[in-house]
Amino acid sequence: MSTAVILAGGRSTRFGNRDKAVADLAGTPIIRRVAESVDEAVDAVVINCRADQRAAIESAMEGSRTPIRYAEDERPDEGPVAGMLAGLRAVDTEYAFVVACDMPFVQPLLIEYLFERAVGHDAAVPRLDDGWFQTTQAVYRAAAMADACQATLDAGERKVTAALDRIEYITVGEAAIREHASLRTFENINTREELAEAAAAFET
Ligand SMILES: Nc1nc2c(ncn2[C@@H]2O[C@H](COP(=O)(O)OP(=O)(O)OP(=O)(O)O)[C@@H](O)[C@H]2O)c(=O)[nH]1
Ligand SMILES: [Mg+2]
Repeated sequence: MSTAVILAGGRSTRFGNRDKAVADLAGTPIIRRVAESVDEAVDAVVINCRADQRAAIESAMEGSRTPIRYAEDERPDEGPVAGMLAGLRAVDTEYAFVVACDMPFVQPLLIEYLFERAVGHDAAVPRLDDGWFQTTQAVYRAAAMADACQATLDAGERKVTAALDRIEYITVGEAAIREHASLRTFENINTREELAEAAAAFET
């Protein structure tokens, strides 16, 4: 059994202060696209958000076949590490796939592969040839990563990589990723322009 945690507690400042999680992407709210994609690979879906986002996200998910549990931030605006902490604490399976709400190209076959690779470790984290860790599209042992996130926040740190330093993880390289997904899986939407480009991809 496995879970997906969708992180949606950010302020979308580059998006013009409207919540990108619920923005329309070719007829469907972005977060709903993400939830319906990850649902193909997991047994349960948790959405992390602020309390004030909850009603709008629930309405974006209305009528979806994907059952959702919500994990609200204890305190808002503490960064993605705090979002992971809240989301992972709500997980009741050993492992969870964590994904940002603004990654509508996320691909279920890659998720399944990351779950396989994570077995026996605290996490399996994609790392592309550019050296970048894709921490918001990775599989974590939920309890271990939640503890690491708490320790990171307690130390006054905010980077997800600071939490990674506190667990035993493996990286999954670009070649292995390409066998299961196109690199577009990691594309995230920060601006209105990026939303328009993504919409063109979904409409064709
Ligand atoms: N819970 C929580 N999640 C966050 C926070 N900041 C960012 N995130 C989430 O982390 C992921 C990556 O963040 P960004 O791409 O920077 O999104 P964002 O912060 O909403 O957008 P910008 O304001 O433009 O940086 C997204 O899924 C966000 O929802 C936060 O303070 N709290
Ligand atoms: Mg941000």
